[in-house]
Amino acid sequence: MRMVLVSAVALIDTSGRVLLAQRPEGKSLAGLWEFPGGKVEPGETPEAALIRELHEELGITTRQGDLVPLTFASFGYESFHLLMPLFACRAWDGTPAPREGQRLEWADPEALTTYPMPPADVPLLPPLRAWISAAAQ
Ligand SMILES: Nc1nc2c([nH]c(=O)n2[C@@H]2O[C@H](COP(=O)(O)OP(=O)(O)OP(=O)(O)O)[C@@H](O)[C@H]2O)c(=O)[nH]1
Repeated sequence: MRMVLVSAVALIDTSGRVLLAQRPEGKSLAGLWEFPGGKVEPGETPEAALIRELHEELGITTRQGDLVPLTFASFGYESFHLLMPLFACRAWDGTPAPREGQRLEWADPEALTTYPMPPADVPLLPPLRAWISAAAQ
């Protein structure tokens, strides 16, 4: 089974909301809501891949020191196995804007489960919600 390494992030605003992006028509899993990020290129670290993807997809600048390892997904899709570290990030420069035709939404942590997501993402929600509520204490 081919292993695909994807780096993803929960961008968390000052109200504790999380940025979700909707996969555009024509892509695999179109219409589902996911965490911003993308495939790690050969020779790239997960952090560097994320910083690059966030600039390309959302036009924001993030720093490695602001990326906190949170949890990971390990999921067997039909044609590959996804290994996806999920970082949390609460500080960036710029305002996230859809640069690739995707819809963006800031979701309340309690509402995250109401967004249709790829199956790999579903187990990420409880640790994410716990992290956000602990960070708010
Ligand atoms: N960025 C991101 N990708 C995810 C998430 N959950 C999940 O299963 N994935 C999968 O991880 C891969 C990310 O690939 P990508 O975003 O860099 O590339 P892509 O849109 O061209 O994917 P594609 O080649 O499957 O169409 C996709 O297969 C996507 O379905 C998530 O929360 N965020």
